[in-house]
Amino acid sequence: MSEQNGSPDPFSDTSVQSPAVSNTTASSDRPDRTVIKAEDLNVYYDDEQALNGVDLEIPERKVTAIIGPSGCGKSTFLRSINRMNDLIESARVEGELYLHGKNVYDDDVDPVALRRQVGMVFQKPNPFPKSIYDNVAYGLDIQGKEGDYDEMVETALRRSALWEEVKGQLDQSGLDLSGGQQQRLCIARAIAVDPEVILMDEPASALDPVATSQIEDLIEELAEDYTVVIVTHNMQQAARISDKTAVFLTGGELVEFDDTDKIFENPESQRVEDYITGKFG
Ligand SMILES: Nc1ncnc2c1ncn2[C@@H]1O[C@H](COP(=O)(O)OP(=O)(O)OP(=O)(O)O)[C@@H](O)[C@H]1O
Repeated sequence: MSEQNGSPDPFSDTSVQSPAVSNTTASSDRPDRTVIKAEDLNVYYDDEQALNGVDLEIPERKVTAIIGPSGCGKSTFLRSINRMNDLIESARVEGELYLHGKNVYDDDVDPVALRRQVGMVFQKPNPFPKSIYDNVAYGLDIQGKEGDYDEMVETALRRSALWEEVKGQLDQSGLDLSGGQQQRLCIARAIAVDPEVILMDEPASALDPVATSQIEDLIEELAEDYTVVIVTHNMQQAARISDKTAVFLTGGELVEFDDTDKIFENPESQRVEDYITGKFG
């Protein structure tokens, strides 16, 4: 892992454009400004290599989809961003993963603080066995956040498109909600602590088509305020909701990264075309 002290800001190159746009600009119209940058990122589980020399720049306040066949390292990459791989004993990370030019693997980075800035939503909705209100307020409490909790809880539930459905039952258990509502509650919990990036690992794969469609609409809305990185097995979903798509293939290699339309309509790589058109994977 390289020392960042004294080295040039890796985001100061001319490809990074000014963020001087309003918050209400549609995510697809906004110029790219890099938030996350992986440089020669390698991840191993004991001797097995799960990511192989990944270089990738993820733009601010857009939806970036990570697609590829099973076992190609999608989840491993996602977990590298907020150091969830630290929790896996056999995992070892080499290379750099920058968040706003700061290597998150530097010794002075607190992984708990990092995970507040980079929240995560998992495949299976996992609300706490607490009330709807407490599920959202929990993170605020842990952080010792001051202010009007009722207002902050309402804001998070509104932003996760759940408020209208639950406003009369905030003291009921989060576990009594439907699967899709539980997932939106988990999204509300993640955004309550005001993250900058939201990582989503197949957030709709356990949901029915109606709940999936609601989550997809929500993800597109979230990109107005947050940088969203989503792992999905569902290529149609990636095509529908993402601005950028990264295609990982077997061996943990990032084969192509580009605008989603380009990846799905005219990819550079034959291997990506074969994958997209269902020839393998
Ligand atoms: N906790 C772990 N311990 C050991 N090996 C792991 C662990 N997690 C993942 N791996 C291995 O690393 C490789 C990449 O796994 P990863 O889960 O990142 O892939 P993926 O593309 O997300 O797969 P899927 O689409 O099936 O979820 C696989 O070979 C997997 O077996």
